[in-house]
Amino acid sequence: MLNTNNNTHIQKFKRSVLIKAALICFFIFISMYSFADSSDENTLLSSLDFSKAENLINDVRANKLDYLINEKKLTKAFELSKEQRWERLHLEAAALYAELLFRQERYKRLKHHLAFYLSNKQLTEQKDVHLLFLESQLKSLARNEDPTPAKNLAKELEKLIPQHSDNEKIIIFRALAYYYTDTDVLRKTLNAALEGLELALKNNDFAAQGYFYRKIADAYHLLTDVDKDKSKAVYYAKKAVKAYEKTSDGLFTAKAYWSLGNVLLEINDPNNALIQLNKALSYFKKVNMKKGLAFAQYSIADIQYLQGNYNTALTLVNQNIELARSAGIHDMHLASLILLADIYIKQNLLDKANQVNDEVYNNLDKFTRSIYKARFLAKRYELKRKLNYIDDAFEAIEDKLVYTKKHYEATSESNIKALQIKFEVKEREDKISQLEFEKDINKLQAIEEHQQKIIWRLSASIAFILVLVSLFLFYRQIRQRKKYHTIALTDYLTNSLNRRGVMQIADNLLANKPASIAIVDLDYFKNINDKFGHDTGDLVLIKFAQAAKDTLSENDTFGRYGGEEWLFVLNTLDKHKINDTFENLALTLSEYCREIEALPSKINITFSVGVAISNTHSKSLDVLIKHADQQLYKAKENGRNQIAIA
Ligand SMILES: Nc1nc2c(ncn2[C@@H]2O[C@H](COP(=O)(O)OP(=O)(O)OP(=O)(O)O)[C@@H](O)[C@H]2O)c(=O)[nH]1
Repeated sequence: MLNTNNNTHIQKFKRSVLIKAALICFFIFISMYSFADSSDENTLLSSLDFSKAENLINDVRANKLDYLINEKKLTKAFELSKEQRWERLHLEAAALYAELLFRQERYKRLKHHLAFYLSNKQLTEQKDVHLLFLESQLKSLARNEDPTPAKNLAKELEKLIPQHSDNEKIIIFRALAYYYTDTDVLRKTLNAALEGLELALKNNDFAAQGYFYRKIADAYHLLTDVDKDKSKAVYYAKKAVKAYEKTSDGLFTAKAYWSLGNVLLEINDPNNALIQLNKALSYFKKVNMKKGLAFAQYSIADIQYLQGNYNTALTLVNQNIELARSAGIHDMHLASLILLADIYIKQNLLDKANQVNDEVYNNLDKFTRSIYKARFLAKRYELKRKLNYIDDAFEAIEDKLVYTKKHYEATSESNIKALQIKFEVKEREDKISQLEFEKDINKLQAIEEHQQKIIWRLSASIAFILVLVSLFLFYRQIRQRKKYHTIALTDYLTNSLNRRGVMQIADNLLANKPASIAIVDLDYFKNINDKFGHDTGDLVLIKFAQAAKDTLSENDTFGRYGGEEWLFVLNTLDKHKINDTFENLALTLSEYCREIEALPSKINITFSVGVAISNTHSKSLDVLIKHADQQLYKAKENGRNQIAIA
């Protein structure tokens, strides 16, 4: 027994040592990891110079970078610009830092920050930055118990509107839309948001468009219970999501999805609502926004409740109660408690529901909006009636009437005025649709112009290619024509001019100046063919052409007139020169023919020549040829191997 006990103790000890070792390893790993992470961040931050800081600030301001995700970098830029006394940049960084503090809900810090910078005299020189500070100031003052300072600042900002540029006006309308939503003056929210939206659309400012679309959606969502207005809320909430998706503002994109999810929930489209709320949830997680998580999770729990999944809804809502309580989000804490009570009612746990309901009732003052109080009191009335607590039920219904009245007072000063404002709102909405329509038209026009440009460029390229191809074909045709022309005028065997070629040149020459025409005929050529074969005869003809090419001067020309007959056009009228030319040719021919192996060396190839000189007879080629032919006949008659000149 004792032994068994000892063993158990040893085992327990071993296990605890193992667990401790594992824990130590885990902590070492975690601290190494976070150290590596922060050292990375530090190197990055320490390398921030003026232009990097400026770029960072511009990007955050243009919503190309998220405030919360880039919290450390933005803080560093704010501190560094102060240290380095980059005054203009520092004021801008300080304005963005104020927004960061607001998003982080560090309200106390924000209050001091604003008090310090709003007293800076240089701030008024940077109008837009000054307005950013005033926007933060209004949001900060709206949280005060005393409503007067915020009210005064809102009035002041309203007065400032006309003297500012469009971009600056957007900041003012953004601030006013926030303030009026926060103070439940929803019609004014609608007005400010519509005015702001008009400018944001003009300026292609997507973040501002998203902001105003969402404010309009929220206003329609809360303003009335009319279904038509709810469908408008859906319409604007969808637009808000689309606009924010074009920015990198994670927090506001999350909020836009959350708004859309909620309004879909209200028009009884829980499936789509769930899709949007899950998107909101993932964005809230991305920027690590607890409050947002609580809001999104609440709505998801609400959907589970509506779909009858009470156990899932119960788990989610209990988690949310804790989350909202620890983050100090009163509205959400109370809303989650109300949902918890609703679930208990469905599960027939009426006592539990009653308990939770009383807890909410005791904290009624923590609700920010009268409409929330009124809606809760309606539920309380129902529950108390069910439980037969008549006094509580009547008290609840009386209170509900008070808060409903308050809500309507806050949202509509008088019915007539409300109608009038609705008309104004409608008019402005039409203007915005017109603006959006014009934008679409412009976009289409731009696309069409772009397409037209492409078509033009394409046509020009095709035309250019066609011109190139045509030029190439034209050039090729000319070359081919030249080639065919040359072929047509060339003797295929000897590669000298043929009859037509040489006659053409002779004609042209004689048209300009006098010349001598000679007909040359190889002697006893038939014998060569007969004795040594046709191929040898061909070779003799080739050698003759070569000899003629090498002997004649540049100005003389010759061609094969037919068979073994040649026509010579000599650019001289001098008989001696003509004689010399043919004597030289005879010598060269003998020499070249010696190269023909099939021809015995004793065989001497000779020719006879008949010449007609143009100035003594006629200028006509035909006549000259006729005379030359006659002279050739004479030369042959006289024994061959000689020249006869007319
Ligand atoms: N090998 C060869 N023979 C050719 C060609 N054209 C014509 N002949 C020959 O040339 C010979 C010409 O013979 P003839 O007109 O009798 O004249 P010849 O034999 O030269 O005698 P004479 O002119 O009287 O000196 C013929 O046998 C033709 O066949 C050719 O392209 N190649």
